[in-house]
Amino acid sequence: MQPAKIAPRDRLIVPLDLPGVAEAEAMVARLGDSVTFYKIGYQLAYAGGLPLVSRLSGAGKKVFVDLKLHDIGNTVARGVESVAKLGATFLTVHAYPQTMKAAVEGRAGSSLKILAVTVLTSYDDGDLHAAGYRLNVADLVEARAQQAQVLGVDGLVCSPEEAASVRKIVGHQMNLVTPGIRPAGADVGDQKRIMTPARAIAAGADYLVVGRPITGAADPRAAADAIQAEIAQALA
Ligand SMILES: O=c1ccn([C@@H]2O[C@H](COP(=O)(O)O)[C@@H](O)[C@H]2O)c(=O)[nH]1
Repeated sequence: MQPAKIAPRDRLIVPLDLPGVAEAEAMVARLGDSVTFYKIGYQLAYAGGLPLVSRLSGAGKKVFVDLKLHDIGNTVARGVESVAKLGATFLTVHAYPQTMKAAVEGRAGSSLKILAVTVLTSYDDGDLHAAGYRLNVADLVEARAQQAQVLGVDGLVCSPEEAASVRKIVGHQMNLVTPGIRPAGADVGDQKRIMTPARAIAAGADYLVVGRPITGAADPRAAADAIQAEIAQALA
């Protein structure tokens, strides 16, 4: 089954990784109608940013709450129930079976979609081995994608490097959301598994998360517009 078509403009998700609500609101104002989808993660959520979820969704934007939950099942399920009341579109949990099962239970009856984070895009094989894993990145991402699908998770966070192989496993039933996006020549920062926007779309990503190349740019709106144009061209 093919998924509902996503408009090119709605495929860009901009993380509001900023120190406070005032800075986040100023960034949203600067980006204007160029950006329709925002992400709220640790930095803003722990600085009083969660009320922005309902404010942004009330203003017609979509919001991805990137809290990467991981705890005992009951705590995850109850936490997801609370997030579901905020009006977010996506919420992340780590891709551990107990956690994913509990998150799917917690979002029942709501419109919230659960995304399972397979392997962080700042990790390479060496980082996984240092953390005690025997599998390499590609194999762990694939194993977790299969588990997530069986457990009824709505989508996956992976790097664009794995998008094509994950798409083969999960088909078009699950949303593939890819951070680790860098326009040609952009500073890579702490990301290790990266692609350009055009290549990520060609690899099968549904949504691209692009933060610092936009929010750290001298002209964030121009940076977002350039990425939107690259996405649209890759889909044409
Ligand atoms: O594997 C992951 C999961 C989440 N992220 C988040 O995406 C953005 C990326 O920001 P950039 O500035 O474009 O690097 C950030 O909020 C991360 O927390 C990720 O990078 N990788």
